[in-house]
Amino acid sequence: MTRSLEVDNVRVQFRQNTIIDGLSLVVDDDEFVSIVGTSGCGKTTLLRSIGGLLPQAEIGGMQLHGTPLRTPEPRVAMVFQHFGLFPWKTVEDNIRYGLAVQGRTDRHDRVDELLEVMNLSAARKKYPYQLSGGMKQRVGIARALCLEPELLLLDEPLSAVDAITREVMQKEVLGIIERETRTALLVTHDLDEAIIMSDRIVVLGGPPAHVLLDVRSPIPRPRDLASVRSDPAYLPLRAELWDTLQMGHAS
Ligand SMILES: Nc1ncnc2c1ncn2[C@@H]1O[C@H](COP(=O)(O)OP(=O)(O)OP(=O)(O)O)[C@@H](O)[C@H]1O
Repeated sequence: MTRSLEVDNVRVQFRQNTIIDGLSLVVDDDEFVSIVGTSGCGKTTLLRSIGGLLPQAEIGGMQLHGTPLRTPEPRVAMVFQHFGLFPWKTVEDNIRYGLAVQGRTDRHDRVDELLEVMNLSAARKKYPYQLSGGMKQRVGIARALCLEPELLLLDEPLSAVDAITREVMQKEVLGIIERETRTALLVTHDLDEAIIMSDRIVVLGGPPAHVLLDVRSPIPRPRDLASVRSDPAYLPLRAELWDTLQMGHAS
């Protein structure tokens, strides 16, 4: 396996508060890794620092495919919990936005391809206020994928949608990531989501954020809720994650 992301001894401090203190993590190419942990332990801060969004923080070594990662770069795309769509732009213009910023006007076919893949073609001229939560999320993910990033960072991207849409979206996101062979890092509060989506699950305790457990999923791809729940490895894995979370909460 080739190493994709290498986080080496990262430290993030806000004034006197140390949120991450010497955290290291390696993610391989095409690996989907979920990060779970109790509220406030520093998950989003970790994702933001990988995405280069914390210039004020003191950050240790971070590399993507062997090249240092310091500022926001097109190699890394982030999908936020609250979509981050521009309300004054149509669906297609929101997806095209990153390309326009980078002056990559040659890749308009990519927008059409993603509209198709994300089942958004009929909504391409609509504005965000005309879309459901699930559709907005698909636009957010399409916008991130449009840049063909080497690493996709997902910060609770499905937390704002209902349970049924969530299940459908989990499948969609996984399918897209598999097709596009992306390396992805997902922050989620939902253990089942972590188990369905991930090849590996990292449980953080903190703050300061530190790794309590780093476990490779024994459940092979393709995974969905039904196949995962009927797998004999599901309950022991879930129990291990839950127990570790409890331990992190108590510490
Ligand atoms: N820009 C900032 N300035 C000061 N403190 C911050 C900043 N960003 C995050 N923090 C603090 O860092 C700590 C970790 O926050 P973070 O959002 O990373 O946690 P989290 O694990 O993602 O939480 P949740 O699961 O609730 O989303 C919190 O105490 C938060 O208040």
